[in-house]
Amino acid sequence: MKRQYDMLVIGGGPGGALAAKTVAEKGLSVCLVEKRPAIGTPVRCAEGIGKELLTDFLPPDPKWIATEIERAELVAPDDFSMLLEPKMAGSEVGYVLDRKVFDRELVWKAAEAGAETYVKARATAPIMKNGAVAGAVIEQHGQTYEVDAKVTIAADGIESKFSKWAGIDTTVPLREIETCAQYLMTGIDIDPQMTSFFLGNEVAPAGYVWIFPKGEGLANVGIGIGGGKSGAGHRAKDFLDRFVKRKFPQGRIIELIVGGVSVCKPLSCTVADNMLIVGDAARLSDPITGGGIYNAMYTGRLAAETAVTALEMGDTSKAALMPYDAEWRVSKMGKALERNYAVKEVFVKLSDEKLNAIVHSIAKIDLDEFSTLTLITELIKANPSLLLELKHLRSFL
Ligand SMILES: Cc1cc2nc3c(=O)[nH]c(=O)nc-3n(C[C@H](O)[C@H](O)[C@H](O)COP(=O)(O)OP(=O)(O)OC[C@H]3O[C@@H](n4cnc5c(N)ncnc54)[C@H](O)[C@@H]3O)c2cc1C
Repeated sequence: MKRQYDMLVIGGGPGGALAAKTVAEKGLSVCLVEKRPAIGTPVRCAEGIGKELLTDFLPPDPKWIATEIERAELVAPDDFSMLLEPKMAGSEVGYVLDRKVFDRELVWKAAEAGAETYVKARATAPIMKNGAVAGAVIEQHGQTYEVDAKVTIAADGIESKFSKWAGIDTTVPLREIETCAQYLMTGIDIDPQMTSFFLGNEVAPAGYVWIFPKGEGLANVGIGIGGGKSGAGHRAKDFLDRFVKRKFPQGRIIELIVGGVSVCKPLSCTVADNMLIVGDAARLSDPITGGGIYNAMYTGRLAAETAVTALEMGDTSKAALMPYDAEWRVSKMGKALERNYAVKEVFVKLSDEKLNAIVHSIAKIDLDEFSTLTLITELIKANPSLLLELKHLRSFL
């Protein structure tokens, strides 16, 4: 059986959902395939997002907002805690989502706009014609069928294989994959309106521990650590267990997730003939925070808009799709990714003494002035010796 569409979207995460919705709203035929049996589960996310980032896409809805966050705290290795109040915390003040509901809502909106959606439907290979992607082979319920599409969007997340099968190098260097573990914990003593970030090489080498509240006494407590030592005692879950034992000895664990986040540079090119790559599949998660929900939604929508224009012009070659690649790179998101990659490269090498100095010095900043730029300036002030390493950052300052 052969099916034909204007567009095929591989992956039903935020990137794929926004792509499918955007194309369907333009009246074109679109098919979204998701390999999991249910959209949004299992959740592999701490579920945090800045408020103003979301409003770009859909109005806030209590059914997918677990908690509204009003403040954040940054805890240094020496346990000194600095509070980021709303007016200084900028986009970090936001929501902790219920992604099981949120992801479903996004795909539902795509379906409502006219997209055909298939779950437990896995893309197993691209269909290649004259060296260009022309659709995919899909496996569903033990059956295999071909889907022909004029354009394909690879939105298959961190585990993305589709672009590689189509000939694009998507390898993430091992040292640039943060390994993550997260518990959903209940019965813990937390401020339900505050997110917390714990730094330190004993706590989370080349990463951080997060506490993202989801209600009274309920929170995602997770960790991401950089590629380095491995083996017993050094896995992300081992560090998390030590943190939880110290911080929440009475807490109950009701869910465990593990996953990876890429903290590398984005793919050098995110388009090919008849194909665009979005979100985590394009390695667009933030190298400092690991956040990628917004980036996936933004690039999913932008890729779809570019593809629609190309379809209308009757030319879906790599050259015709390049405006997508060019536009996200010069966007606020693209510039932040470039700057934050450079900062991350310095951050992962900092000793606990330097991390302490930085957190203490940031705490003294005039609250109204807080921004990523002031953070970087303080980082340099606290570590004059880093000035040389950071000299390539001057263009961002
Ligand atoms: C532990 C952890 C915590 C995180 N916390 C945050 C956070 O607090 N805030 C934030 O913004 N980001 C966070 N992230 C990152 C965030 O989850 C991702 O950036 C975001 O989900 C990317 O969206 P996406 O649509 O690109 O990919 P995904 O959401 O991963 O969706 C990709 C989909 O493609 C499907 N798929 C894969 N291969 C195929 C195939 N061959 N055929 C069909 N379907 C396929 C997958 O099943 C998946 O559903 C976190 C990540 C982790 C691991």
